[in-house]
Amino acid sequence: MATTLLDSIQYPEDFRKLAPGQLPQLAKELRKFIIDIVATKEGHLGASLGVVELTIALHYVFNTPDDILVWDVGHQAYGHKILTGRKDDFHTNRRLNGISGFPKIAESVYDTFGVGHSSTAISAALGMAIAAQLNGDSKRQHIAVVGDASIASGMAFEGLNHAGVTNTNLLVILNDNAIGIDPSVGALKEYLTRASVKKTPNQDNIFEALNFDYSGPVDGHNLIALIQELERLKTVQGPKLLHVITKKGKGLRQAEKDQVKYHAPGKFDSNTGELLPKSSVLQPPKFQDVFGITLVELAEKNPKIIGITPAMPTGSSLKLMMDKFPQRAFDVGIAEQHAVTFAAGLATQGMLVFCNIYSTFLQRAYDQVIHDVCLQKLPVIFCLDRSGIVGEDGATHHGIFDLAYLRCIPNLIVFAPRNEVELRNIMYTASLGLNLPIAIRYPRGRGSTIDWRKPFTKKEIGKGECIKEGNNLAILSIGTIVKNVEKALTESSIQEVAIYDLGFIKPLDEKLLHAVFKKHKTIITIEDGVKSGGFGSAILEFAANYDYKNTIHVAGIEDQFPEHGSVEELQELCGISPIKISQLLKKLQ
Ligand SMILES: Cc1ncc(C[n+]2csc(CCOP(=O)(O)OP(=O)(O)O)c2C)c(N)n1
Ligand SMILES: CC(=O)[C@@H](O)[C@H](O)COP(=O)(O)O
Ligand SMILES: [Mg+2]
Repeated sequence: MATTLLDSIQYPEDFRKLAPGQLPQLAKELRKFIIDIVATKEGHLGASLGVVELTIALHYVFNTPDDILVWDVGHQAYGHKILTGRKDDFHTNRRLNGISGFPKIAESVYDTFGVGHSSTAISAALGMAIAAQLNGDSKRQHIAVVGDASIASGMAFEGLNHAGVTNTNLLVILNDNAIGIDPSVGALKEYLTRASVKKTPNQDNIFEALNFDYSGPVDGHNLIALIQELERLKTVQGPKLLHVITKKGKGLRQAEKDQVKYHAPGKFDSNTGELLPKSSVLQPPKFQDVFGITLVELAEKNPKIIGITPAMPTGSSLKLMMDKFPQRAFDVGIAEQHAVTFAAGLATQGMLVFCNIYSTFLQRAYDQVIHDVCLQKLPVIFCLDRSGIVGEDGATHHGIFDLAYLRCIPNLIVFAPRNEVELRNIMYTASLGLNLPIAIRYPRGRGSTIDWRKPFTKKEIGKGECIKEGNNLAILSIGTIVKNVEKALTESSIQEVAIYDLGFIKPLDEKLLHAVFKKHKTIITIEDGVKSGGFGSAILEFAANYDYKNTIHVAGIEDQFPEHGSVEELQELCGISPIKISQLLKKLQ
């Protein structure tokens, strides 16, 4: 028996029957549903709370899924999922074999385009709109919901620039809450602030200059006003942009107050909003903290050091340097391509640039890494956080391609520290000035070393090391995955296995490898990354180049997109967990 309005709703047609005056009650219940479930199951909170009314209004006015709705990034689509047939499954959000934390075509007809990386919605929706025209369907509506930080990204402008010269049925909803994960930055943010403060469109309306029918700003929490404006826009032909003002975290006091923390707060008390304490046991620091603290230490000693992040100051901990040296640390917004070439420009002038970009987001700036940095041998220091399997963010966010996509670029050093001390030492070494660019990749989350604040020691570029002697088979490891190897050895009776940490996938330590291939008949390579073109491939190429006949087994991620789940679950599925490694050792020894 339905006790609340939301209980009686599975799909949009269930609430399209309601009078607009009943919708605020639905919004109240939906907001509570999101708070209650994210409080225990975790996930992205603030953005979804901010678009509860907008989500209801869009599905109420437009005939989804026949009318096409594309969410940009998609971290704000929890309400969308709950109102489109997934309320009863929503407790599996971001869990292994559960629903994805982002819209996904395979998951629902209402998820019209897979998202996770920002600023794709306009291009995707425009593609669908042009297709509708070509197929003679002049009725179908196409809506892209884009945030104020995402619309400032280059790709979004490319979509606007194209849409502006079409007469497609495209409605861009600019969801303006003046924040990304961290406060939004840049001239467009300042323009939007002026526009939203004035409550009337500026004379210098950027969107009208691009031939968009601009309307707003509208209060994004006023359902009646939203519905009225959306109904009007349904009748307007050609590209339109509705500027909506919302508040990230709306409806939960702490989430409104600390919007950065409550972007993805972890577990919290759904009644009070207070965060639940994490483990009180002394833990190793997160890699991101070691990066941020170390960069400040280095920057204090060297005025040439610059820090750059594309919109992830808190997530990367570059915020520590931004707070201490605001003149030398830059949040460039969601602009990975600009971040890389901006770094290259600085490097031409002798600046020592630490460009911190999540591994998965660097994929967006691949040409800039090749064309602007490596081809010109500009010694930019790329710090790739979130490399390897990242866990619940899933297939769109795993940083599993970087070893492969970087190893093939000439003039680039590629290093994976196995712990926080190694991260600090490579950062220190890079700060002394290298004559080539370097990419340093490290994983999301905690490291392994409690006592990490050691004095810096300079690392020899291209040099690997033996971290455990043994006369039986040898394991060649790169980066932090060696933790799983060491666990595998302690959990199994297998001794006499040698472990080597190559550290550098490029340049390879060929001197060490010759010694390994001469000493060990059977060799296992292991990486937290794709096998195709990754570390194992590099070792196979080495063996082929020198005509070694050793038995080589490559452990890594097969030709697939690992889904979402815990890091441990996904590493198990990919065959690089401690248990899988010990099973492999038993089989091969
Ligand atoms: C290419 C890319 N870079 C960075 C991110 C990380 N990220 C996720 S959400 C977000 C902020 C989005 O802000 P906005 O577009 O204003 O949407 P809101 O969260 O305010 O709804 C960022 C930077 C991403 N998803 N994709
Ligand atoms: C939605 C999005 O892309 C970001 O919020 C991302 O999920 C951040 O990842 P971390 O939580 O690893 O910083
Ligand atoms: Mg925003």
